[in-house]
Amino acid sequence: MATVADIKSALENVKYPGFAKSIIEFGFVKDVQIDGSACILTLDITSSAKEVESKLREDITQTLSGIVEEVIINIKKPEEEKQQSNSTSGKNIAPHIKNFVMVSSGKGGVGKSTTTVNLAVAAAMQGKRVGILDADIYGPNIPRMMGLQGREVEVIGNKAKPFRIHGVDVMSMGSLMQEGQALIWRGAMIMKAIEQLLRDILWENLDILFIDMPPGTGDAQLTLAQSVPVTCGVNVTTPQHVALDDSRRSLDMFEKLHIPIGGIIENMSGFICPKCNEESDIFGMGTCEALAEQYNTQVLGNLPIEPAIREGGDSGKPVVYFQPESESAKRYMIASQKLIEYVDQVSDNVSNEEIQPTTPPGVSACSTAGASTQAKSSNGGGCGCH
Ligand SMILES: Nc1ncnc2c1ncn2[C@@H]1O[C@H](COP(=O)(O)OP(=O)(O)OP(=O)(O)O)[C@@H](O)[C@H]1O
Repeated sequence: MATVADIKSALENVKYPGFAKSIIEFGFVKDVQIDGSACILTLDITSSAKEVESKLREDITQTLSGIVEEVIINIKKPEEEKQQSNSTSGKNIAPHIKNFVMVSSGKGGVGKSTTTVNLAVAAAMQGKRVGILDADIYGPNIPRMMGLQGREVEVIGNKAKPFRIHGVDVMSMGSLMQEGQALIWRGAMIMKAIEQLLRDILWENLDILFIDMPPGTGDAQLTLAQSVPVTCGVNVTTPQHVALDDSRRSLDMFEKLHIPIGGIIENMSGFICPKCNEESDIFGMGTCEALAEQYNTQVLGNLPIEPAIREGGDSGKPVVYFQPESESAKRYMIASQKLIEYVDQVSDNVSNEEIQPTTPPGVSACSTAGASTQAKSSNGGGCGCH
């Protein structure tokens, strides 16, 4: 008569579909019981795909056929990903996430990551199920700002589990790359990385995923917008007039990509003295109002330069969560409320259909491969960029 040890040893030969490791090595076999001539197995797997379940049932039954007369297999698996997003047209590689907010800036260093973190944590504090995706492949700062530095990513099957901290699910390119590792990102690599961050991370059914983009307007923004219907974009800028020119480029990009504009955050708008709490104007304040009007959007908030914001970023303790009584925390909270209201308004009508690539599969939108010489000479480029 077979023992539990015999069954487990036989199951060492059952590979998890698509992998070299067995279901025992993965730790998916949770319970083995012998009841007379029958064996009752309980498995807990990470895939909701029907094909994975049926392949496992087939392989296990075959493997144990010479050892026991009957095999009863109970398989626990995650619920199938439900379509949460309201978009019905275009492409969506993460349909279980209801809304996507793209946080962008025209140039680096204006406080885009700081804004992403505090808006996201504020939204979670208001009862939303929130995630942060740090897609700033050139300078992923979110792990430091959320206190995740040095933490190992947990891999389940072939997917990575987001960290859960300060009420938010977080995954960053920085946690997936080795510290100090520098990559030269080229177009195709960027596209793949962005897609994988959406597809191969075990995101829960979120209300809002905040995405911290690399500064500027480039391949990452286009890929994201083509991969999921972005509910709205948030532009972060400082109030100096020179910064506003960069900001315009970022707002133009939202328009070109048919992304509704959720609003502008005017960051480093004035300085709040930590000693006397008085607010003074340094770079100019309120210059974003005209810009917002021009793009038919709103200023979500004016965030002062406040040492507590920087300290919160450096120590992994976002100001909105750890110093809720501070002036900045209150302004982030209001900005987040305004953003949630906007998201709720536009959520039903978002589509990325109009920005899907028109080039044949395998030909990048800016590659002339596949275009005839004649087309190139008459058109400039074969892909429509002249
Ligand atoms: N309102 C503020 N008051 C004080 N410090 C701030 C404020 N906003 C941002 N900072 C600080 O400025 C620095 C740059 O901010 P952050 O990393 O958020 O900018 P970024 O636009 O995301 O930069 P990058 O382009 O490098 O990703 C950080 O040290 C941050 O703590």
